[in-house]
This record gives sequence, structure tokens and C-alpha cells, in this order.
Amino acid sequence: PENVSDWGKVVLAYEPVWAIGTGKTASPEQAQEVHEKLRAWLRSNVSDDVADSVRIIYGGSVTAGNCIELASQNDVDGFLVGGASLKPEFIEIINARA
Ligand SMILES: O=C(CO)COP(=O)(O)O
Repeated sequence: PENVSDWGKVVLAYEPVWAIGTGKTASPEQAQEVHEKLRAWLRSNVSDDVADSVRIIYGGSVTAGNCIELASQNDVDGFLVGGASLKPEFIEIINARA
């Protein structure tokens, strides 16, 4: 932690391996559960400030069809998009948290 000067620039990604490029997406509840635990780990092991400022993003078959519900979860701060980033629907994913 002492080697990082601005945790606001650190992004942590959760990507369940079974969801990458498979068309199978974590449910919003599954993603939230893991992201919440990652943030709690940062709170216990680093600091409140870091836990609150690190962005925890989800990756794994994110589409225009599932991004709104995923983005509505408290601890889902954004996405790591693969296949859908090559399609016009990418703009909808970008705007999912707007
Ligand atoms: O691994 C990913 C991005 O690096 C996710 O890819 P997909 O969105 O195609 O599942």
C-alpha cells in the first residue's frame, strides 16, 4: 500500500474465468457478492480511504442486455469489456453508469 501514491487510479477487475468470452455472465448478485468481499478485504487490510476509492470492475460476457442490472450493484464500479467492445452496443455499456 505504501508504494501506491494514488489509489484512485488503481482499478481492480473481477473476471470469473467461466464467464470470459462464453456468453455466460455472473448474475448481478454474484458479481456484487465478490466485489463486496474484495472491497471489505481492502478496508481490513489497507484502509477505508482505499476501499472507498478503488474502482472494482466486472468482466465476463458483459452486453448491452445485462450491463444496466450489473451496474446497479453497489460495488460494481464499471466493466472490463471484451467481445462487446467491438460492437455498436459498446456505447450502451459505456453509458450504463451514467
Ligand atoms: O476478458 C475479457 C476482457 O478482457 C472479457 O471478455 P468478454 O467480454 O468477451 O467475455
